[in-house]
Amino acid sequence: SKPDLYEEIGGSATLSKVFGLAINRIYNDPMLGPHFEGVPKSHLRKMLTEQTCALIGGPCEYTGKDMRESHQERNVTEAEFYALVEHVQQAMRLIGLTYQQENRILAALAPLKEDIIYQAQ
Ligand code: HEM
Repeated sequence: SKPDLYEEIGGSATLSKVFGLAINRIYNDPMLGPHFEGVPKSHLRKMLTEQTCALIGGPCEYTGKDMRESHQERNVTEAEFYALVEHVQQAMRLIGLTYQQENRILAALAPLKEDIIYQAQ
């Protein structure tokens, strides 16, 4: 049978490495960094790791807030969304995931977009 993506990439240990790297890039990005003022890196890293684990079929429970709830008053733009995704993609590449693994993970995150860039207006 088709190997499970979660197992194939090395599980949560690999995801935690990916997000550890991505978080630094995100917080240092002049467009994205200011949004995260006051948000502990360790918290966001853990939440992203759990969420991605759950989305790709891993044995994790996402314990964080709903995406619409946590982003709705922040006026996140589509450009910001793609900039963040780009940092995650670069981190996956640096960690050594294959192009195919990268794309499968990004495809799992893509449906979150509508809730993240949602703006009450
Ligand atoms: C693929 C794109 C994204 C994903 C998967 C994602 C995921 C998450 C997750 C899992 C949390 C944790 C929720 C919690 O604390 O319980 C979070 C929080 C947060 N996100 Fe995102 N996010 C994305 C894009 C963005 C973008 C583009 C911005 C702004 C530029 C942003 C700003 C924030 C902020 C400020 C928080 C902290 C919310 C709080 O502490 O209440 N996110 N995000």
